[in-house]
Amino acid sequence: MDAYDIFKKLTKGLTFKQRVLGVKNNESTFKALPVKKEELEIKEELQSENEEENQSASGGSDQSDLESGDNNDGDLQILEGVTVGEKRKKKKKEKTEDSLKKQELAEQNRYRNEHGIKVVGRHVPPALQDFSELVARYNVKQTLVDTVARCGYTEPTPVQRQAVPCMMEDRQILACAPTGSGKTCAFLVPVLHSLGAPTGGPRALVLCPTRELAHQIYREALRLSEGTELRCSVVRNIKESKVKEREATIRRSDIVISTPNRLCYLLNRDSVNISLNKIRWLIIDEADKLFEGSPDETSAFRQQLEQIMEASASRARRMAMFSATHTPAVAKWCRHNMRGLINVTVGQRNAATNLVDQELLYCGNENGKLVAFRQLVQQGLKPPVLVFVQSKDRAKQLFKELIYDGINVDVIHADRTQAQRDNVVRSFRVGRIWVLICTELMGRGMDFHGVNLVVNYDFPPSAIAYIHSIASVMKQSGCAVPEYMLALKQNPNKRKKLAKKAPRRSEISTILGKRPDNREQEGLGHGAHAGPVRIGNFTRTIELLRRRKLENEKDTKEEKSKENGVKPAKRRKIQPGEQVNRKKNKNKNNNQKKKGKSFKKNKIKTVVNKKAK
Ligand SMILES: Nc1ncnc2c1ncn2[C@@H]1O[C@H](COP(=O)(O)OP(=O)(O)OP(=O)(O)O)[C@@H](O)[C@H]1O
Repeated sequence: MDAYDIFKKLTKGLTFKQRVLGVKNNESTFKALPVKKEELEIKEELQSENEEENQSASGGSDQSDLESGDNNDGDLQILEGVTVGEKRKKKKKEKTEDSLKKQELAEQNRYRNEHGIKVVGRHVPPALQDFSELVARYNVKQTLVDTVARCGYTEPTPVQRQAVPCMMEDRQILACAPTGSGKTCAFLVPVLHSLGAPTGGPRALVLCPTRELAHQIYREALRLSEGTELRCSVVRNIKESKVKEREATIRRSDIVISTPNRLCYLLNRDSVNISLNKIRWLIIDEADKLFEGSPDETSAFRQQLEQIMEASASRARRMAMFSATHTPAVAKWCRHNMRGLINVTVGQRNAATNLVDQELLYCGNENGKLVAFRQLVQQGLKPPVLVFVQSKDRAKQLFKELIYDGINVDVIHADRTQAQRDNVVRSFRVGRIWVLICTELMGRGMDFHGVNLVVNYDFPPSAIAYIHSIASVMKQSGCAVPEYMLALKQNPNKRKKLAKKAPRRSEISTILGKRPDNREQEGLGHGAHAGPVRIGNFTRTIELLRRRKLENEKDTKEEKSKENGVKPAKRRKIQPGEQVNRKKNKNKNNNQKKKGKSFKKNKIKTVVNKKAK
């Protein structure tokens, strides 16, 4: 094939205005019409296709002739400065790179699917296959990788596989992964790597909703930072006398873990001087919990976060949010405040884990729940058992009910002191307490090993927790859910209301007078009977236990008095006809007077009593 043939092939489809010159030095010279860029691209595409056909037909010899184009004489000039040969080579190279990229991407997606990872964002780094890969890929120190292995983490969990490389590449992320999926290590490893050696002053800040969780993260940070010089600290209680001590601790730490409340309390003190302007990583753990509540700017956490962000504002600062559920409020905040965001989701969004057997128990109403729980106890509970309730008041009520059931039960809620809470958590961990009642907030993110049963006594007040979605979510995770539960319909307005605010529930009590009313049905709606329930044996058992307890207390009092040689005070018998002048009666009479009831009526009652005696 000579140059003219090649020229003919390459210019196939081109329109030439005129033949400018006839023959010059035995060569035809043509001037092509100005070609639009798009047309040129289409033509080049066609040309390269032709070339490929040619190559396969001729074994590639012609192609190689053309491509060995160091010699510019062989290249055909169509537009000024652009030669077909060069352009084609570039295009071919790009094409090969593109197809390689596509292949890599497909491979990555397959790998992510295998691990239940979904990503949304631009230029998402490939997922991690192994912790040891970090050394070659990100220059992570071998000591850090060894420490991770010493913690028993032989291979990364799905959230670690994707969140770690993202953070290693300084990308801001919102990672949603089921509870217990190793999110703490997912952010601590990149943070420890990026901080390197201590430079003085905090450079990473971890915010979480509860003190207990802060301590748990702190313990994990201590474990993973072993072998590094980095100092981690948790902001402990901030009594007036401790403020200066806390300030000093923060100032000499590299990684600070705190609840937003405590940190803002310190930041707002005039006497305290804490600088956050060196912060490289601001991590928010259990973000869904922290953002819960009012979606406007007035929510306490949003204001605190704003203050912390202002105090730590710098070009180098990156943020990472970790959460067990995906909530629109968090997603929206991240979209608006985190540039180049990557969303990492592990498993089905807001799905129940399929590693745990789950059961939905229809209890009818509030008292039915207590009955059902006691039935569970009677059948034999295998401790440790965690029970979640909606509020601290309900936690106290349930505790009061269960304490007489002869099981080792305790409770943690915000009204208990830190020492009490720590003590209870410790006792639960070592098995001294079998059943631990806690509010959803208190139990958030707490990592208790070997918990045998988790009872969601009250559904949490979020939309995701609404009965119908719970049923569907559980079904998705492979649990048996009765069809009638899936078929339950709900008024959309009621559903919206429930999503915003927790339902009002009746008191947890076996006292028969305290019965639930219609309003307090928990969205179970149709068919849930609102009337009184038969508590029967349980009430009697509890009453007996109560009486027995009182009698025991009385006996011990008497025994103690005997031991001390003090006679127990005897109640004086009221003589028939004697005027009873108890303060209680006086108040009662006054109340009755106020209510317009006659005093006489009460007198008659006394007479009746006298007669009876
Ligand atoms: N790669 C790993 N291999 C084995 N165990 C791991 C790994 N990463 C973390 N763990 C362990 O898994 C447990 C749960 O981890 P972690 O508390 O970080 O989960 P989480 O996702 O933060 O849970 P939550 O949402 O409840 O806070 C911990 O005991 C931790 O030591």
